[in-house]
Amino acid sequence: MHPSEGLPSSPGKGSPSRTGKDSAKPAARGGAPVIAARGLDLVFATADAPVHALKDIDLDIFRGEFVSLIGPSGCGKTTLLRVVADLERPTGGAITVNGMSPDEARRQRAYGYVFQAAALYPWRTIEKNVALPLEIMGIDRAEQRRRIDQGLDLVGLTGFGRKFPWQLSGGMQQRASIARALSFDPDLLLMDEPFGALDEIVRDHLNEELLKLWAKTNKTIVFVTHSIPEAVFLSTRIVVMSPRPGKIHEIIDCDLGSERPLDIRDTPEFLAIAHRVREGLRAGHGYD
Ligand SMILES: Nc1ncnc2c1ncn2[C@@H]1O[C@H](COP(=O)(O)OP(=O)(O)OP(=O)(O)O)[C@@H](O)[C@H]1O
Repeated sequence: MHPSEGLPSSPGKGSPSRTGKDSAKPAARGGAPVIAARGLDLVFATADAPVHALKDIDLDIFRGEFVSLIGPSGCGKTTLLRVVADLERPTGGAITVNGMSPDEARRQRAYGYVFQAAALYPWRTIEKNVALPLEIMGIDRAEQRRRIDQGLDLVGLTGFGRKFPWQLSGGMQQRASIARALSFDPDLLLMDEPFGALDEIVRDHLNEELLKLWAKTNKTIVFVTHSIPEAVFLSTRIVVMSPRPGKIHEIIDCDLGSERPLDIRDTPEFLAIAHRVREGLRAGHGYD
């Protein structure tokens, strides 16, 4: 497990919960960016030809935003998230996370990371998995207990702490991995296609739950997805990427407010944004 997977920072650090519909609007952006990338480049040296995974990425993400990265396979979404998390080093440009280098941000446990697969340790119970980052941090038992209970409650897994991962459904396992990522209350949550492997009904449900969690905690979330409806449903902004080399094709504001019932997906506003994202993907892909 990446050392900072899971991590919350100090409790009560967040700003007030998002309540009004307008609070997710782009106008709410402000202050120093949580993530600031300038001219970011990453070329992987491989045995045959170098792979230009990221090219000239300029991106600011502000506190409390929910930003999705969408684009065709191989356009560099995961690589960008991994650069933020200090799992990859850029070969050019600059990036800061909470005003620090990704390396410092990792050491300060500035973010939690949720992987595509739940990546829970099968020999540990759910609560022991959630507690793992806290054990690494040397948090005392009583505080661990408090944070485990809080985390399981946040993701709707109260009562399942003593189960082992294999006793839970895929969706529940993924929720447990989110609880682990939240266990030390990071302001920033990096999520790499966390619901990609789940069936549509479970995915819808977890989308709703994630949105509620985001509204309740005012965290900044960066979310990788292949799904246009998922990106539009969840995000305040959608970063459309294009491949070879991976770059930002377009950034689309998703001004739907923070109260988003699932049936918002049938509204003209939602469909108009989804259409723009699809057009952006098509243009960036160079099919036309
Ligand atoms: N460690 C690596 N070494 C060499 N090439 C790599 C490495 N990691 C990623 N790549 C390449 O970099 C490019 C971007 O990969 P990345 O996984 O970031 O794309 P992605 O948009 O997340 O794709 P997907 O949607 O399929 O997950 C791809 O061409 C990939 O093959």
